[in-house]
Amino acid sequence: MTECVLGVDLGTSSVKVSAVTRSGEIIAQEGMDFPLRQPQPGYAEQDPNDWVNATTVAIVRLILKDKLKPEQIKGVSYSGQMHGLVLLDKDNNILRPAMLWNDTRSTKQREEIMAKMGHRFIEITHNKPLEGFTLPKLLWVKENQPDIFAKATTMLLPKDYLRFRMTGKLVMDYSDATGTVMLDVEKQQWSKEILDAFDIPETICPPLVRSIDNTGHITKWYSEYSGLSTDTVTFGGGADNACGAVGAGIDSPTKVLSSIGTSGVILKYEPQKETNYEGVLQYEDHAIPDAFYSMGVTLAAGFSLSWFKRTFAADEDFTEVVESAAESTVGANGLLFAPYIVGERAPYADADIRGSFIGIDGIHKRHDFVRAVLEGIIFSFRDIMDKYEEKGSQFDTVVSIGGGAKSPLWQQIQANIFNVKVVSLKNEQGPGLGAAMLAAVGMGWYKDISECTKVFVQFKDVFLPEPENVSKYQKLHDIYQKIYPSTKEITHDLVGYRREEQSAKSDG
Ligand SMILES: Nc1ncnc2c1ncn2[C@@H]1O[C@H](COP(=O)(O)OP(=O)(O)O)[C@@H](O)[C@H]1O
Ligand SMILES: O=C(CO)[C@@H](O)[C@H](O)COP(=O)(O)O
Repeated sequence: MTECVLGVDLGTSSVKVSAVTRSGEIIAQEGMDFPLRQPQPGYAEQDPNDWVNATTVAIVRLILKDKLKPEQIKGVSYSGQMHGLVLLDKDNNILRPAMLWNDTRSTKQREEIMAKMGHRFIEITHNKPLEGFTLPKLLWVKENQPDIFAKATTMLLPKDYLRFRMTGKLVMDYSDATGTVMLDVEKQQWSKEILDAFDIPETICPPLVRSIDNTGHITKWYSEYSGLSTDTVTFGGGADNACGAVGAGIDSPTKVLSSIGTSGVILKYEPQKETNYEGVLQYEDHAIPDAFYSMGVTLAAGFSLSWFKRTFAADEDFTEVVESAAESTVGANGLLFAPYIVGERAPYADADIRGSFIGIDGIHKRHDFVRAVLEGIIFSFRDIMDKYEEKGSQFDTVVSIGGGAKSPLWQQIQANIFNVKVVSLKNEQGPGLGAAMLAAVGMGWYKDISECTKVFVQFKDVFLPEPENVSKYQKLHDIYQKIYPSTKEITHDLVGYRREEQSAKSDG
């Protein structure tokens, strides 16, 4: 009987559970989608019970359909969508739907935090208090739903709620805790100064654990519910981008991670906690003990493509729609797309910017629009790369992960826009594999993550920059960069118009 661990990748569109052996082979994989609710402009919510149910369905399928034996599954660890606020009452019941990382309703609270703490906030957290992060969401609840805030005794992040339902333990790992912007990065503890400034009881913050720490056995109840054994041990796990970086072998500052999930991420390994990008880029604790990473986030990367597909090609095969972009040209026959369809985080922290197609011409066909979407997302990544290059970073390899890494065409577009070699992974499950690696190290199967990386992480395809297309994309990126300043005022006005319409409707 081959021993394995489960890597649970709790994303925004779905959960994927991978069973991985000691030698890093994925022997089975199951997953399930769950819905995202956007009841008002800027809102993005999910029901935490959906995460638990979908994960359980995936585990049950691993046991019944893929014939994994419960006693074969030695450990479980988690990769979780970051920043989402889950509030529990004194009996650990959920108090309201989770407010997700792409929920941007808390602009007022973000401004209040900066007005009260100014640069000191960035000194403590190495981040700005952007809408996507957990603290502004918590303050939104405090101001707008005071009854709920008064009842809240525990704040968790998505994967930590899932762990709670599997083990009964209320804990959070450091890599996800930095994403709350309530952690003092240099002291590595909850910041009393921030909590006191906003009258947040310290007791709401759960105990902190490392990503490879044991976080308890599966409870009897969850064992009966899922079929897992109570002998199975869980481990801390990490933020999905930290786990993605582990699963993609991002272990030196010259390799950069490009992740196209619902969000998009350009991520760099940082060996020192003292580095501070002044909040222009995010700075987070890594899932690798005592290491860090920085990143810039495009809020709607895969989400822009999924939106396009859902809206204009609902009944067609996803891969065929994506690959139809090959019928267009570099620069989509003169059509550009800016992926700001739910606002943006990096390099423009602007909750009210919205997306655009620019240059629509009577000659354009649908495949030009698909191509423009693929290219526009990577131009947004290029903007983040520019921020790193301004600071002197030089990259020799981009490792491509996430749902977007299914498309070779999109990876070639990345190589040409970044002008850097792009590699894909043999095991495409970056965050899920990273979570499994944390469990493998936690189990003691490997001395540390570096030893585990040598066995688990293998690259597959290589996409080299094509000089002629690189120079075309440089010209196009110069044009793309004019879109944000040129459309800011117009799209802000349109968001304002929608808000007025919505409030008139709810008043009437
Ligand atoms: N065949 C495909 N080719 C390219 N991109 C795809 C394909 N299928 C799905 N995607 C993209 O992958 C994204 C989901 O990636 P995933 O890493 O699973 O996200 P998450 O972890 O946020 O749930 C979707 O938003 C979609 O745009
Ligand atoms: O907000 C961030 C990172 O700061 C997002 O990257 C979330 O962590 C969601 O990730 P995906 O569902 O797109 O993987």
